[in-house]
Amino acid sequence: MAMSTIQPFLTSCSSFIRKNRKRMEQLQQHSAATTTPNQSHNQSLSSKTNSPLQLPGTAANEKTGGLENGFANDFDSGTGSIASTSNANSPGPTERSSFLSVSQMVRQQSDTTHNNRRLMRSSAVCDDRPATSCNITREKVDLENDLHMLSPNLQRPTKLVTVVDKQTNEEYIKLNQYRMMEEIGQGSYGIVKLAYNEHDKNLYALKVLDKIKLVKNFACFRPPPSRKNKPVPSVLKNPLQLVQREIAILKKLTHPNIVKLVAVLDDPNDNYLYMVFEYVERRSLLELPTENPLDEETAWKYFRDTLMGLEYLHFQKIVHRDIKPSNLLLSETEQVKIADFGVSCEFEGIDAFLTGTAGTPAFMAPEALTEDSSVFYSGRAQDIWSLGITLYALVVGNVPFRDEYIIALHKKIKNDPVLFPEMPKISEQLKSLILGMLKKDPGHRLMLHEIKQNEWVTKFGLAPMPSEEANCQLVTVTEEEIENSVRVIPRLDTLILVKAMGHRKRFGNPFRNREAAGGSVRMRRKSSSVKDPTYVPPLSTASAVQAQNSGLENTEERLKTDRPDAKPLEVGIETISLRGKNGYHDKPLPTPPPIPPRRNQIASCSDVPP
Ligand SMILES: Nc1ncnc2c1ncn2[C@@H]1O[C@H](COP(=O)(O)OP(=O)(O)OP(=O)(O)O)[C@@H](O)[C@H]1O
Repeated sequence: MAMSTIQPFLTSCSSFIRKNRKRMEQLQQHSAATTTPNQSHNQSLSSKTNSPLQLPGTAANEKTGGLENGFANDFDSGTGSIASTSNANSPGPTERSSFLSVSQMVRQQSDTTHNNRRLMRSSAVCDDRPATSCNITREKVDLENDLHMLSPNLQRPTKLVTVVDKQTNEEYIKLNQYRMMEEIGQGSYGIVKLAYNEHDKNLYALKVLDKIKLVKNFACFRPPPSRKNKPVPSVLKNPLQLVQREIAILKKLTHPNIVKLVAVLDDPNDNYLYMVFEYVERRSLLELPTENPLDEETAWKYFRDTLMGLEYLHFQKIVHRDIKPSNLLLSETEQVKIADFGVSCEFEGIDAFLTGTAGTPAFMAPEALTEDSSVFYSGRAQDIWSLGITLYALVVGNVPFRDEYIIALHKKIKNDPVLFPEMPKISEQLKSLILGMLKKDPGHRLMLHEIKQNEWVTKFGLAPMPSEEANCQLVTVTEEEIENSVRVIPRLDTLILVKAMGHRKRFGNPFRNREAAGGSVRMRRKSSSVKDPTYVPPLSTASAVQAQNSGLENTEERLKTDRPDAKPLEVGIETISLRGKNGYHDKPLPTPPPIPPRRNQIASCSDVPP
């Protein structure tokens, strides 16, 4: 596709987004949005008849990654095997707590025998004093600001679209409103393309998955049939099912530090499935290994973002299982977004009880390195371990345990201590934090809320992390709410006019200069007009005179000649008309009732005047 066509799109899109973010924040200050993150999402399904559709040049790659463990030192690409499960046991009244309180699970998995110590520690960490209300308020404001950084498109529930209309021309392929652009990445199951959404004029990352190849690959590599009485674990799903699980998980998530799944285009008559993600401009945080790791200050910022995203995930009862730098994407505003939920699991109760291995070998926790399906380990603790390896890798430029052979790597992860190189120099506080997250025994490993209070993370209390409440009780806005709150605003002069009317508490045009206009323009209140299709924004005096002279009688004609682009304004307002042959009535206008604020009132970006 010609870059000359795309370039203007890219430029205009990014400047548009930048401009409107600020405006959105201002608009949203007037809106109160209060729904809970766990609410069920609306699904918009279209029901047209489908037509078969092939997508040349977008075939998913044929890698089977994710089905087998891969090379031991392939620490930054591809995921491990997926013979694993999350269990939905042990709900309890003190659910907020930790994986430590799951003493039964920890006991099974622990390679030490200090159970008593663990239990004591467990109760100690339960004494987690709540943040002061003042703190919470400030954190909430910060976080809401963060959330408002998201375009409303990213706050909507994921759209499921079952009809994909493909159009091809010389320059591009279009899937519904998405114009496919260049390839931006390749994963185990498919390619990722940049896509331009003609409706909202934003860029998205479109993951293209070949459904047939996914199933075929699975057929080639699936394990041999069960022998004797040993059943094949029912949790071993084919990649298509895994993608479906990923979609189900992603649909629930709306957080500034989690990459948003905006839509899924899944036409039953189409070989391809398309996942439309928020486009994260700067891609991965860091490619490993690298000679240029991050300085501590940058790592600090990125780590805190990741921590917020992970806390939100765990709060939503999801374990990621593949936290690593290449799954942390960096936005243009330097915000980290957790991506790739291919091996994630949902759980019920306080933690995910996992068996088997999943994720990337070099980032796997020691307790996860067993194929024994009778041994469960904590999903949350595994995520903390991976986060610890990630933090180490960010500041050192490589992972702490490396080996060409997977068995040897496993051995190192289980037995070797974490060592820091001489260079780059790492502060003692950071080393201590990393070591706390990389405790071999999950029972002794730092927990998420402890990490949030760590001195390196909080800069000795100077930069406290937001509370779980502030981070996780985020506002989500339903499709319906956004649709209902969209105002079509034709122009800035209209806004000014309406505002001025509000100030004067009169519907008369405050800018009308009777003398100059020769008294020719009058406002006429239209009873109970909410959506007046004939409304035309006021003309300047000169244009009004001109219009009058041209003999135009009604707004419709004016609309055609003066403002062909004018659209209805969704405000109760009188129409403006010109004096006709019979003149006008100069009645006093009643005071307009105040317009009550609407909950979650947010205009879509594209409707905000530039
Ligand atoms: N939302 C996004 N915005 C920008 N780039 C993205 C986005 N999602 C993915 N990419 C790019 O596409 C690449 C492939 O992503 P994908 O999630 O398919 O696979 P992966 O995570 O790299 O691999 P695997 O699925 O094997 O773990 C990423 O490495 C990233 O560079």
